[in-house]
Amino acid sequence: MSATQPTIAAIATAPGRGGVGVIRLSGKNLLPLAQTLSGGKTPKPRTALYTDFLGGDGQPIDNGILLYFAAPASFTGEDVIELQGHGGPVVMDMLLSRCLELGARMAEPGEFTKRAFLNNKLDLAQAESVADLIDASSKSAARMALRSLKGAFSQHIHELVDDLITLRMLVEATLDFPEEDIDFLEAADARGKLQALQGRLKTVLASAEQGAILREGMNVVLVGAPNVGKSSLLNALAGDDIAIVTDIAGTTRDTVREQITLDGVPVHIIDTAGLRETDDVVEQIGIERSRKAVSEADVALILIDPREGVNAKTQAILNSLPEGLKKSKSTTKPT
Ligand SMILES: Nc1nc2c(c(=O)[nH]1)N(C=O)[C@@H](CNc1ccc(C(=O)N[C@@H](CCC(=O)O)C(=O)O)cc1)CN2
Ligand SMILES: Nc1nc2c(ncn2[C@@H]2O[C@H](COP(=O)(O)OP(=O)(O)OP(=O)(O)O)[C@@H](O)[C@H]2O)c(=O)[nH]1
Ligand SMILES: [Mg+2]
Repeated sequence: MSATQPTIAAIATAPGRGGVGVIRLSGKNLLPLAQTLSGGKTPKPRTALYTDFLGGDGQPIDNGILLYFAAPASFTGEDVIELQGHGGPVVMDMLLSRCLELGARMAEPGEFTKRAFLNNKLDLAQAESVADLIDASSKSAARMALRSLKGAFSQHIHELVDDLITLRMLVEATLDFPEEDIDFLEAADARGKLQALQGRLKTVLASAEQGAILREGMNVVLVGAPNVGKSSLLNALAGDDIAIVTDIAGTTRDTVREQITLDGVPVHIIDTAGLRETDDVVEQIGIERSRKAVSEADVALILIDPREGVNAKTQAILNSLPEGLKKSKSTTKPT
C-alpha cells in the first residue's frame, strides 16, 4: 500500500517548550529529503546523524540529530525520518513548514500508528494500546497497555481463534464424513474443549473490564438510608466541602460526583439521595437518580448507621438494589 501513500509529517513531542523537540516523517523513499535537509549528507539507517537542518534559502533553521529508518524496518513499515531539534514552538514550526515545503503533508492524529497497522507492524489491539499507553493514568494501566502493545493480548486472542478453528474443523469433519465409524467430536472431546474455550473467553472479558476500570476509572456509588453519613464520607474522601451535610434526613437530593485518585487509579465517587419512602416529589426524583447511579456503578458502598445496625429498613434497601451488583463491601459510620 505504501506506493500510493504521501509522506506525512508531524511534531511528535508535546506542544510548548522543551529541551528537545521531535519531528517525525513517514513515507516512501525519504533519503533525498534527508539529503536536502542536511545539505547533502546521507544518513545511515538507525544511526544518529548530527547535522544542520537547512531552510529553503540554505540557511540553517536549527541543528540537531537526524534519524533515518529505512523501510520496512521502522515503526510504520515505511521510510521514517526523525528530526530531533531544539524544542521551542517557533523552531518546531519552522522545521515542520520546511518538511511540508519538501513535499510532506501534515499527518492526521494517529496516522503514524494507522500506517503501522496497515503495514502489519501492529494489529488492532496493539494499535489501540499505543493510545492507552500514552493516556495511562496509573503505573498499572501503563504496564497493562505496554503488555498489550508488545502483543500479549493479541497472542492470547490468536490462540483462542486457532482453537476455535480446530473445533470447527472437527464439526465439519463429522458433517462431511457421516458414514465414518469414528465420532470425531467425541474422540477429540469437542465439548470439553468448547467449555475450556468459554472459560478462557470469560477471563479475557474480565481482564478487559479490569483494563477499562484502570483507564476510565471506577464508579463507586455511596448509598444507604438518609442521614447515615454518605455526604460526609464523600467530603472526607475528597478532602473538600463538596456536598451539603446536615442532620436533616433527606439533605442530598441530586447525585453529586467527585473524582479522587487511589493508588493512581481514578475513582469517581457518587453521593446519592438517601433511600426511603417519601411523599416529597423532589426527593422521589432524587431517589430515582440514586437507583440509576447504583445500576451504573462498578461498586456500591452501602452505608449503615451502626447505632441502628442492619435493621428491617436497611435490609429493605439491600434487597431493592439490583442483582449482580458487587455487594462485597459495606461500611458503617464510626460513632
Ligand atoms: N524517537 C522515537 N521514539 C519512539 C517512537 C518513535 O517513533 N520515535 N515510538 C513510536 O511509537 C515508540 C517506539 N516504537 C517503535 C517501534 C518500532 C520501531 C522499529 O524500528 N521497528 C523495526 C525494527 C524492529 C527491531 O529492530 O527489532 C521493525 O519493526 O521492523 C521503532 C520504534 C516509542 N519511542
Ligand atoms: N457520629 C457521627 N456522625 C456523623 C458521621 N458522619 C456523618 N455524621 C453526621 O450525620 C449527619 C448526616 O450526615 P450526612 O453526611 O448529611 O448524611 P447523608 O447520608 O448524606 O444523608 P442524606 O443526604 O440525607 O441522605 C450529619 O449531622 C453528620 O454530621 C460519623 O461518622 N459519626
Ligand atoms: Mg447526603
